[in-house]
Amino acid sequence: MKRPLIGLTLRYDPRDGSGYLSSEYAAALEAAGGAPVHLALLPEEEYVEAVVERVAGLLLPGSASDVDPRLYGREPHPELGEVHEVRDRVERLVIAAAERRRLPLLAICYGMQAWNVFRGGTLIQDIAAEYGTAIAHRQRAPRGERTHWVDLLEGSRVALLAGARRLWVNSHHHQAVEVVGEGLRATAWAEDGIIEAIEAEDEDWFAVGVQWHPEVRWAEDEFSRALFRRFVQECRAR
Ligand SMILES: N[C@@H](CCC(=O)NCCCC(=O)O)C(=O)O
Repeated sequence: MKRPLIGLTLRYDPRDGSGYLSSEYAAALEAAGGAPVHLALLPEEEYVEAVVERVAGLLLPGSASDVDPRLYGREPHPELGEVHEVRDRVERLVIAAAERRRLPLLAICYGMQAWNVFRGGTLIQDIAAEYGTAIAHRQRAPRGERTHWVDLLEGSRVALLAGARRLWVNSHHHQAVEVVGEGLRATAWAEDGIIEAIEAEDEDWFAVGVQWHPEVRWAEDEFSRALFRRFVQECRAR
């Protein structure tokens, strides 16, 4: 069966300007039948269009950086983390190109936040400072461990994939979706009310964002495997 090409954006290393990404993302896509290809960190519209024209879907991965709050009309909060302008610019070009084509989209952590901001939504710049909660959304437990529950909206794409109303997930973020962007809906929440997943309201377009990291130890987790399989199926159907 032909493998669909699926584009992934890269994280930015400010020490030398390089792009990098955990191989877990590509491994999860490949195991699900996809052919992952990484986009260079080049915020050039002509380049991004040339690549997005040739792929069947896009995965927007996590980042060690925060989305520039000026992109959603806010001044930087004292607890804001690093902003990597080049990553923000590439992500917005990729999202725009994907949306014009209604390509299947899977947005993870930073990727979900960038997508929400692209759609006119806002972020909580620092959960601990601005929101206050007993849940450690930036978990101290090892990266691969899961540390809190998320409740899933009945009938949502994540709920249908989970075949359940809640999931036990890992958590590596200090920001979160605040106001959901236009044409998107929240589909999962932590017990403290923090939004943990979003999806496009358009029922005919597979576009999903999750705040946790399904690529981490994906082989051990049935929901993660189901999510990547379904995403790849949507890409193959393009
Ligand atoms: N600004 C965001 C970044 C969330 C994110 O993508 N975290 C991934 C870091 C963990 C890793 O992949 O190493 C936030 O902190 O909310």
